[in-house]
Parts: sequence; structure tokens; C-alpha cells
Amino acid sequence: MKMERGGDEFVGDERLRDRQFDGESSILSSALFLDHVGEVVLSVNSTGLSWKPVDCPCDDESCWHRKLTFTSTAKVNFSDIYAVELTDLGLIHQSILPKADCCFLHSDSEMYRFIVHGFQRSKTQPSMWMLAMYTFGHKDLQICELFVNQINAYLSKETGRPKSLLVFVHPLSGKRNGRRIWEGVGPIFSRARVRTKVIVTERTGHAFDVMGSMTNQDLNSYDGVVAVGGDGFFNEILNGLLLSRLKAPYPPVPPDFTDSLENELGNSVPNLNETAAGTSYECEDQSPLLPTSGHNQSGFSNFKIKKSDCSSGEQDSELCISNERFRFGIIPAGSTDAIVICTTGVRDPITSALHIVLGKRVSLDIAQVVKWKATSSSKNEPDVRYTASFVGYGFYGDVIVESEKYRWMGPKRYDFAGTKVFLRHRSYEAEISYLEAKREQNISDSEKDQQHGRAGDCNELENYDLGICRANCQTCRASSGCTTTGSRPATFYSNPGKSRWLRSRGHFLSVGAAVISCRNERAPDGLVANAHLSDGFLHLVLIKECPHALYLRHLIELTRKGGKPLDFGFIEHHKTAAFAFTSFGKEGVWNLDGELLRAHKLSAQVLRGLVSLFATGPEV
Ligand SMILES: Nc1ncnc2c1ncn2[C@@H]1O[C@H](COP(=O)(O)OP(=O)(O)OP(=O)(O)O)[C@@H](O)[C@H]1O
Repeated sequence: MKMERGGDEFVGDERLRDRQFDGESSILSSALFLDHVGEVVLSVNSTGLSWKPVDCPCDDESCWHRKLTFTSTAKVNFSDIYAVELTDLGLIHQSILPKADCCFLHSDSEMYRFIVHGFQRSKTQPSMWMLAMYTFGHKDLQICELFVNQINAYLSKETGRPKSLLVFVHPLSGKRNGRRIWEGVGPIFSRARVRTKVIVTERTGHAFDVMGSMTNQDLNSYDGVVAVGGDGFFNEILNGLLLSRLKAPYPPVPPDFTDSLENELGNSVPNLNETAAGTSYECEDQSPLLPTSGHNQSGFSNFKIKKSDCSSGEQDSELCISNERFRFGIIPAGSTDAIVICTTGVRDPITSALHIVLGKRVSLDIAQVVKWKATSSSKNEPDVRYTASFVGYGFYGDVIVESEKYRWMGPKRYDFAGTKVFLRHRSYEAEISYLEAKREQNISDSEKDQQHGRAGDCNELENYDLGICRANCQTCRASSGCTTTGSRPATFYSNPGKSRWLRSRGHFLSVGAAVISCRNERAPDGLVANAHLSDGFLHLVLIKECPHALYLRHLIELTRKGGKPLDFGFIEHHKTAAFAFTSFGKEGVWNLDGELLRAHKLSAQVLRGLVSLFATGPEV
């Protein structure tokens, strides 16, 4: 049989040849059969695999093999390979190319096989990663084993890939198919030999309780935690980890905000403006993610920094918790999945699973939100939460209240509730104070100029990429003081004294603070198209009372790709590191990732690059 020729041809010293591809000498090279293609010479070098068709022996100018197959070498880098596995004796299929008598392409044959597992980017949507499998066969089992061992040896040198993960699966998330989604991607983890401890949640708060009760030593045995669910579920896990461990200073607030709390609480309210300034920091080693922390006499929380881990000069404001190893992962199964869309570019469980097993890494800002008083008449009791995506008051809270009545509708309940709340058109009186971003930080003016085709005064801003956040985003790198290794010390806003407090008071249909752009399938560019994953800013979006029709136009703009939902006179958009909120009169509710929070007085700040995610940022 012709196909056997390739298997028999390379014997003894000839069997494994040293060849050159792309100028780099290969370590291992041999003729094998590639499933559905034909006979190829496969080579391994330090960067990856490459293969080329064996030369066709015929002189026939019309030979399909010569014409169609391969003038070029196919290549897969190790960074794009997540597993290789030896399989049983089995069929290698004939070429899918037209038959040609002169070449060895026209019959299936049984041989030993191994499969290289990698991925390919979708041609139409580069952020979408699709599984790719290359099955090679050879008559000699030893040849297959040699390749598998060599490829495995290189894969083990790939840095940053997780070996052990804690996985929470929310079975009722989104369309109630969290479990099925996990079963769909589970084999990717087992092929990549990532150990997974899987917990299928049984109730709200289950994942929070598990995360909160685990010791740091337990957490240290994992390289990260994966949520199979929606944004709310991820934030529950995030809070389970942070609330019991991170004692961050409360957000800075304007003096009158503190005064009004102090009047009611006496000395028990810390002077928030002094919290961070002048404190010293150190890190605790056992924590997988977080620094040790402690309260000073006035009740503030002090971060501690391990100086050797931090590269930026401004150590007094740095919190060194950006652990390179420990990361979060999200496999989308929810109703919105905005965090996944903003961090991978698509809402696709396979893409997310690949980002995780390949050990991708991106830093994420986290907002710390403190509810001080539930209602104007209730007691002051600071209650801290963390969010990776969005907090909203007014319209956003009312939609959640309304949608809870229609849970049985599944994700469609948000549309139904949204319409009802929109028709109601309720506004709430409130005062919002926010820290002015410094000129060189506040690039929104310049962003607006760009949008409108004006040059803008960009002198101070030339290092910033003013576009949208994407993989290897220059804005996030520049503003985080990223080191050459890509590590980013997490920081909190430490010096409010240097910035002015600005304020806005009025009747608002909604008050929202976005940590990220919040892109989703309904709002393809998100609420704030140019928000970044880790630039250290919140985007405050204040929508003032306005005619119904104008509000509808804002909502329609939100659903349009390339729309300008914030370009309306009744909308204020401020980039800020922190804000404080007080309601007057009729009180609305806050929506924190789908969870309701009653807060008459609330403050929030961004913690820059606090956590890392298994993701690259969108490839757009
Ligand atoms: N087994 C469970 N049964 C009921 N509720 C659960 C369970 N596990 C988790 N939850 C709760 O469900 C909430 C919502 O989950 P999740 O975010 O996955 O779904 P979603 O609201 O459909 O999606 P999205 O947040 O993307 O809109 C979580 O905050 C969590 O507290």
C-alpha cells in the first residue's frame, strides 16, 4: 500500500532528521501522516511545531498534490497548544483533497496516533477562539511517543498555566444551563491536565460562604477560582474572597459627607481623608492574593506592602496584591456576562476555557462600595461590597426590583421589567460628589475631541491610547506603572487632598458607576465604550430628569454599535477615582451586580488592578 511508504522510509538514523523551518533548527523531525491531509514532515523546535508536505515524487504539472497542497509550512506555537495526547491504534483518514494517483492521499490506514490540541482564531471575529486538533499517525509507536514526550517537555516550560483550580458552577444561571456549559468545557481542562475541584452551588450565597470560610492555605493550593455563571455569580465569589480578607481604607469622601456621618455617630466615624496618607505598608506571605491588613487607631484599614514585589517608586500608595499566580476565571453562563465580554471580547465558554488553561492574564480594577446608611432615618452601619462591573441607582435598581417578580421568565425578564420601569419614568433627588481627575488623568475631553474629529490638547496625553480597551492595552499599562514583566501593583486612591471635590445635585433618572465598559449583547459598545479594565477610574454616568422621548433616544443609542449614548445634554459623564452619594426625599435602590442595596448614603472608590483574571482583553 502506497501510504506505508512514508512509514517505512525513515528507518534507523534516517528516522528522525534534523531540518530547518523558518531558519530555526528543529529538535525532532520525521515523516508522519496528518489526518485528512496526507504525508507530512513534522518538526519540533523550541517555539512550536511545524509541518510541510513530503515532496511529491511525480513530475506531472497537473498533479493536485503539487498544485493545491502546500507550498507553505504550517506552524503552531507552543503558546497556542494546551495539550498533546497519545491515542490508540486507529485510522488516519485519506486526504480531503481530490484524489491523485501519483500521491499517497487516497486511502485510510490504521496506525499509532497522537493529537495536538490547540486553537484557531475565528477569521471573522478574532476574539473568538475555536478548538483545533491535529492528529498525526505513524506505524511506529515509538516515533509517536517521542513526539508526545518532546511536546510535553516544552509545554511544561510554558509559564503561568494553572495546574489546579477551584470551580464553582451555578446550575441555574442564565438559561439554567450552567452545569451543561461546564460539562461542555470540562474536557479542555482534563486534556490540559488541570486538576479541578468542582462545587455545584445549591443556593444563593453558597459560593460566598465557601470562599469566605476557606483558609489562605487552602486557597494557596489552587492557582485560581473559576466561576461558571453570570456577573452576579462572579461578584459573589469575588466578595467571598475579599470581604473576609481585604481591609481596605474606606473610600475618600468630601468633608461635609464625613461631618454629617460624624454628627450622628460621634467619634466612631474615621476621618476618611486621612486614611491612606502617610501610612506604611507591608505584605503577608501566606495569602495567595491579598496583603495582610490592620486597622489603625482611628479605625482605618492599612494595606501592607511587600516592597520587594513592587516596582513602582510610589510605594506609599501601593498595595501589592497583584499576585502573578492566583487568578479568577469566568466561563459565561449568565444572562448578561458583561465581564466576560469585556475581558475576552466574546461570550463564548470555549474561548474562556482556553484563556484559562493557556494561563492568560489581565489586571482588573475593582470598585469598593460602602453603604453608610440604608435610609435617612436608619443607623449608620458601614457595609462594604466589591464589584468588578457596575453599580447603579434609580432606573437600574428599579429594573432589578421589578424583574425579581418575573424570575420565571428567565433572561427575558430584564426586557419586560425594563419596559415597565421606563414607562414609569421615575426620578430621584440626590447629590453626588466626585473627585476631579487630574488633567493628565482625565482623558475624556480628549476622547471627546477625537470622537468629534478635533485635534484636542493632547500634549500631556500623548502616552495614552485613547481608544477602547483591548489586549495589551497601552492605557492600562501606562496608568498602572506596569513593569517589564507585566506585573502591576494594585493601588487605591491615596491622596484625595490633592484633588478637588466636584458635585452635582438634582433629580436623576439614574446614577451609575461603571468599572468597565459593560459591553453586552444588548449594548454592543457598553454604557461607556472607552472604559478600561485597569486604568484606575470609575465612569460616573448621571442621567438627569429629561423628557421621556429623550431618555428613549439614550436607550436606543445604547443598543447601537457605534452609538453615542452619553452625548446628550441631560447626561453627565465623569471619570473619577471616587464618589460619594446622598439621596433626598423619595429613596430609590442600588443595583450591585443584580443584588439590591438600599443606601441613602454611599461612597465608592476604585482599587486599581486589584485582581487578575485568566483573560487577555478583547482582540479587537
Ligand atoms: N444554586 C443556586 N440557586 C439559586 N441561586 C443561586 C445559586 N447559585 C448562585 N445563585 C445566585 O444567583 C445569582 C445570579 O447568578 P448569575 O449571575 O450566574 O445569573 P444571572 O443573573 O442570570 O446572570 P448575569 O449576572 O450575567 O445577568 C448569584 O448572585 C448567586 O447569588
